[in-house]
Amino acid sequence: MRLDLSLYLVTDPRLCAERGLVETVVAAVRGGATLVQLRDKHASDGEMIDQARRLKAALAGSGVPLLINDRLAVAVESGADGLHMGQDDGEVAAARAALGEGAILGLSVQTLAQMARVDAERLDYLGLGPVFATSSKHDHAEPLGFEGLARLAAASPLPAVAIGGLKAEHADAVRQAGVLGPAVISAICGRPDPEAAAKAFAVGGRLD
Ligand SMILES: Cc1ncc(COP(=O)(O)OP(=O)(O)O)c(N)n1
Ligand SMILES: Cc1nc(C(=O)O)sc1CCOP(=O)(O)O
Ligand SMILES: [Mg+2]
Repeated sequence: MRLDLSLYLVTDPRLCAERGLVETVVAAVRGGATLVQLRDKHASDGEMIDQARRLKAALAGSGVPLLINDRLAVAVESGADGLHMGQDDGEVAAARAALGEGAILGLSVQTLAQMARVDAERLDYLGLGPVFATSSKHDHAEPLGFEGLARLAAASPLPAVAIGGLKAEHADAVRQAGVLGPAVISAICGRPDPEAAAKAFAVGGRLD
């Protein structure tokens, strides 16, 4: 499936709870989200496989791929379009071997030292962050700010997104820093109208 990093929605079950996961994601895609990651730190593998299958069905025909956070076995078993891995989420080579060449595989990078070790042959994109401190990830690294983000993006051998504390008004600045788009949890999932919230990112923070 085609990888478009313009606006990457990462889900949070707690923030989606009221509206429901599927409805939140479908609304965000209507608003312009181009890629979706199922991220749930508390669900069992079985629950996550079930969520992933429901999301895949809801996204059918949209052209928007569904990736799984952290869990290779869930990505394989659910028929998702790929996996997002962090620095401590296993071996990139093993994930690529299990998922196959057609899957989308992303990796988080927080430092230039990590960037120097990126396996560009086996990965498709990088997630650079956090740009700002965020309560959506309690164990996040030291915030990069826009300057740190620009330094990482300039060193990246792969297309990248920025993540961490991003709001619609930051969309232009992160793109100017050298990534293809923002990756967002709370500023879309946590909003009463996820469609309008996603639209605001697509137009660089302006709702017009
Ligand atoms: C697009 C994107 N970028 C970075 C991350 C963070 O991944 P990781 O460092 O493994 O942290 P967790 O998300 O697993 O807490 C991401 N999920 N997505
Ligand atoms: C999932 C995640 N990864 C990060 C990283 O720095 O790698 S920051 C983060 C949370 C992003 O959520 P919000 O958009 O609500 O700030
Ligand atoms: Mg992870």
